[in-house]
Amino acid sequence: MSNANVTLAARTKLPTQFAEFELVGFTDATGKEHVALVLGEVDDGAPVLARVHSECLTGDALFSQRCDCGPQLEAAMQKIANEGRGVIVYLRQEGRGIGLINKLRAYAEQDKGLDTVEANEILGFAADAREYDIAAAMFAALGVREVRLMTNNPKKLEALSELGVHVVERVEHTTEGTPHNKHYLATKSAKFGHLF
Ligand SMILES: Nc1nc2c(ncn2[C@@H]2O[C@H](COP(=O)(O)OP(=O)(O)OP(=O)(O)O)[C@@H](O)[C@H]2O)c(=O)[nH]1
Ligand SMILES: [Zn+2]
Repeated sequence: MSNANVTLAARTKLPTQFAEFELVGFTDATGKEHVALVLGEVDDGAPVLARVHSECLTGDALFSQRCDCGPQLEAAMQKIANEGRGVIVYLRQEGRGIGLINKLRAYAEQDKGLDTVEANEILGFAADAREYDIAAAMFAALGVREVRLMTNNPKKLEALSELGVHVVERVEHTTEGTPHNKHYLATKSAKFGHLF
């Protein structure tokens, strides 16, 4: 079960091209700030279409084509808008948990020919240093009990289930590749077991 502590610190509107979400701000025990985008009634017990998205400044905000994060975030917002109900938990664990500058260092290693996993490892990091206890605590704070999770990552499904998030369905969440992220996506599938 999840034992992370989060504080629901602020709620406001987030009008977007997809829908007008409610943006809910959280702080965790270390002082890190996270947000959830919420649409519709999500605390009524019925399974909620959900995405657990880890921060990627380069992909989410700077239009990077090295990864699929930006298009995945957009697609999640669109799918939730289409249903009129859902939650995106946006976790501030940049670079699969190693931080922005270390991710840029890992990109520099990839520029020399390493893949995304080898690059992390040569810098002394785990291939994926993410934790999902904050996500589980945010779902609980929002009253979300069962989710239909938009992901291709089996480890994410497993981690959330172990933390007590009841995943009743995996919703496939692929995006169109670019010439720049082909190798990255192939590595995800080969080394992390992503279900494309
Ligand atoms: N260290 C490192 N992190 C990366 C790299 N490319 C993307 N990321 C980070 O990976 C995370 C992407 O996570 P998610 O969007 O949850 O994707 P995922 O775990 O592959 O799973 P799904 O998208 O749910 O299928 C973000 O934190 C990115 O910053 C990379 O080459 N190296
Ligand atoms: Zn990314």
